[in-house]
Amino acid sequence: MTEAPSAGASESGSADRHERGPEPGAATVRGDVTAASERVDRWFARRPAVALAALLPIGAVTPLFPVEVGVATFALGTLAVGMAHGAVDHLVPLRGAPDVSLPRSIAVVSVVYAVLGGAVVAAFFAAPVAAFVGFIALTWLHWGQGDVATLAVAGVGHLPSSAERWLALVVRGGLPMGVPLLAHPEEYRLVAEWIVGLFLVDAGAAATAVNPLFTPAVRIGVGVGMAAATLASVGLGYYRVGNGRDPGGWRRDVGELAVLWAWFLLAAPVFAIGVYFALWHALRHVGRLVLVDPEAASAASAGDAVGALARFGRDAAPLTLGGFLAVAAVGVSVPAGVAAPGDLLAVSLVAIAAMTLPHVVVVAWLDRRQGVWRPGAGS
Ligand SMILES: CC1=C(/C=C/C(C)=C/C=C/C(C)=C/C=C/C=C(C)/C=C/C=C(C)/C=C/C2=C(C)CCCC2(C)C)C(C)(C)CCC1
Ligand SMILES: [Fe+2]
Repeated sequence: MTEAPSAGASESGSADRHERGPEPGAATVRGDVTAASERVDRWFARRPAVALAALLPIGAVTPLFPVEVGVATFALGTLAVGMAHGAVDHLVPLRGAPDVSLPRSIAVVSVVYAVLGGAVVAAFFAAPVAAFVGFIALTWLHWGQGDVATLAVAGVGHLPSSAERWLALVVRGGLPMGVPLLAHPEEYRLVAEWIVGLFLVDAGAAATAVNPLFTPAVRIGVGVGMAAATLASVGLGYYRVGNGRDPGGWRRDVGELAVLWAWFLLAAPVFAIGVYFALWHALRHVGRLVLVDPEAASAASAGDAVGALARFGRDAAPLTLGGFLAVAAVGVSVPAGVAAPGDLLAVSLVAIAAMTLPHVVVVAWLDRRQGVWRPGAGS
């Protein structure tokens, strides 16, 4: 098996064991699975979280820099790991289920990408402000979904019901999407105008169109909602610990929440989200993909991080390029054209939005196979 037992194992192991997980219940690999899960959690989640905490002083001065510093950081993070984290989606059904062949896995995921990705781009042409809001909501969901999966795979004990996991999702996804709106509305607004301005070419049209999103009522509502949801999630976890659940997972959750709150309150939004996307969300997902790939997982269980990453990189390389071609395709099709670094960020975000919807579907399928949202299936 290649999944953490705590997240609920997916069945695997019929035909090609080099491409799929080995047979379930194979006692000889159980220790390796635990070793792989622990190492992957350390390399791809816990150490990067410590690194983000160490970067806080740098994040705190970024509001003094021009937004282009953030744009360059976002581009670098997307190039280094952000794009690659979705570029193995076509192998996820193959590795997550026993009865899916390689051609079927690729065909199904490609169709999902074409249909849903195309629909997202069409939505930006038809109703750019609504599509932008939809993208923020989708990212909220997806980044929350990613963090809950990491906690579930790590086997934390303080989120034993699906309701508590959903609350954790709201909090984790809301930190990158909601807190910058509260703390740095001007830069948030700038990015919104850049994105909407790709589709509304009249001067001033984008600024007017996004106005309703930045009223004090919306910002205060998001801020109060996020604070309340965080307190509720932390409080419920504390209650669970009081009732005998493992305190280690709760302490980790609280520590990560504190780092993320501080990061998004202090750092300039584009920089903050660029670093978070690469160092936090994408790396955690890469770790998860390592665990469902038997070769990468066995490298991980042997302590070979480079080997595990090399295997992932080999799988991800071709469609990482495909992802950048999707960015280029959006770039040539937008009415306003691409003239400045801000336009480049906006085009990348629209292309990323188009890839995010199908990516969420693939990840939700993996969540289901691994029992991430099933009460009691986890810890
Ligand atoms: C498989 C496949 C493929 C590939 C894929 C890929 C490559 C994917 C990727 C994916 C991805 C790569 C995803 C991502 C995600 C991300 C996200 C989700 C993000 C978001 C962000 C945001 C939303 C932000 C915003 C902002 C800023 C930046 C600042 C401030 C303000 C705001 C908040 C607005 C292809 C198509 C070739 C083909 C078919 C199959
Ligand atoms: Fe993702």
